[in-house]
Amino acid sequence: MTALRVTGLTKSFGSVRVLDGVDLDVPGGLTAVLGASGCGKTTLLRLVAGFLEPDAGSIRLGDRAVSGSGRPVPPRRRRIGYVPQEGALFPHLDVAANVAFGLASGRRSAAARRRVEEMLELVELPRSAAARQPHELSGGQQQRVALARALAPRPDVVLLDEPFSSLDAGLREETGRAVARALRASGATAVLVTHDQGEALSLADQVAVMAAGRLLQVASPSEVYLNPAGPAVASFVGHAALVPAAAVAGVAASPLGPIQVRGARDGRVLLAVRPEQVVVTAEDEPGCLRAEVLEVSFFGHDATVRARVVGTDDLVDLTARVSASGVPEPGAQVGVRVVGEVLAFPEDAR
Ligand SMILES: Nc1ncnc2c1ncn2[C@@H]1O[C@H](COP(=O)(O)OP(=O)(O)OP(=O)(O)O)[C@@H](O)[C@H]1O
Repeated sequence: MTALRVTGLTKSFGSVRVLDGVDLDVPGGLTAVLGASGCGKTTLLRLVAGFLEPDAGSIRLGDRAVSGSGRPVPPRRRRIGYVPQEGALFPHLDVAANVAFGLASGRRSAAARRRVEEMLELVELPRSAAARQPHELSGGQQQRVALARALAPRPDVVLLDEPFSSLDAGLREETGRAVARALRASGATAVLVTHDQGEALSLADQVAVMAAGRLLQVASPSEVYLNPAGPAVASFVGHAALVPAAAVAGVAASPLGPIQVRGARDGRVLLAVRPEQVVVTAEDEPGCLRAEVLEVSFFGHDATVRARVVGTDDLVDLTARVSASGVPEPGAQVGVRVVGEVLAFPEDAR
């Protein structure tokens, strides 16, 4: 049975439609809702939690309709755990009391103490953390405690709203992996809202890509990356330069020259060129297009180079992923070449 099913969910604030007919099936496991700031992700979570009521559409949790047919089920009876962005812990309670907060058995019972121990182990915190105050923990540890508290009453579904956004890069990755392990071990179904594509692709079983209140694609991380539903998904997830072209029998005539394409019928298309398909070479290498380096982002393990192709009527900027050694300087003249088959979408696709 589907753990969470959202159908035709629509919500406006005043005259602004924030969610516009969202359909989402969460079979179990971890689903990431990935989208830019303001696209409606938090509103979707708040509707599922029951903090807001939809204007139209319905929400089912397992075999129960909780919104959209008859009287809505109040949040406390939805069997949902909620992990907000930060500052979620009660500052005046120690970790044990925070984790035990939602337990029916009362915070001080032997059953509650056992459950707190189990939960701390699940989120990979030492038993000694139980007696600490929240301010004595790092940001990552605090988010693990927030998850332990959400999981303690054995919810069917856990909702996590950008739970790692306040953490720095290293801690963010480590905490994300620990949280995903704990969620899997608990068996709870989870919906994680994030604007971070790396987080969504690396942690989730299913990724729902959202833009302007709609879901553009719901699929596995590899499917979303390798077979994006349209140019918007291709350029948002993993980045892609969109280049207009005309395709005939698997080859597109484009400002970059003839390009092998996949996925397009003959006609006007948009090519989605991934950074790993762009090779940067010396300016005078035969068969290359000449380009000027606009911007370089150095990441240590590798770098990305944004370069503008020169000598074409259309303005074409390509981004290349290059190894960390021998990164060109901004302003340098280089050669660029597109390798492999490039994704192509009909020109009017979204
Ligand atoms: N209670 C509210 N009243 C009016 N407008 C709201 C309310 N809640 C959200 N909005 C608006 O709805 C839009 C979507 O907000 P939402 O918080 O769902 O987006 P989001 O994708 O979670 O963004 P972020 O990642 O920045 O939190 C925004 O334009 C926001 O200003």
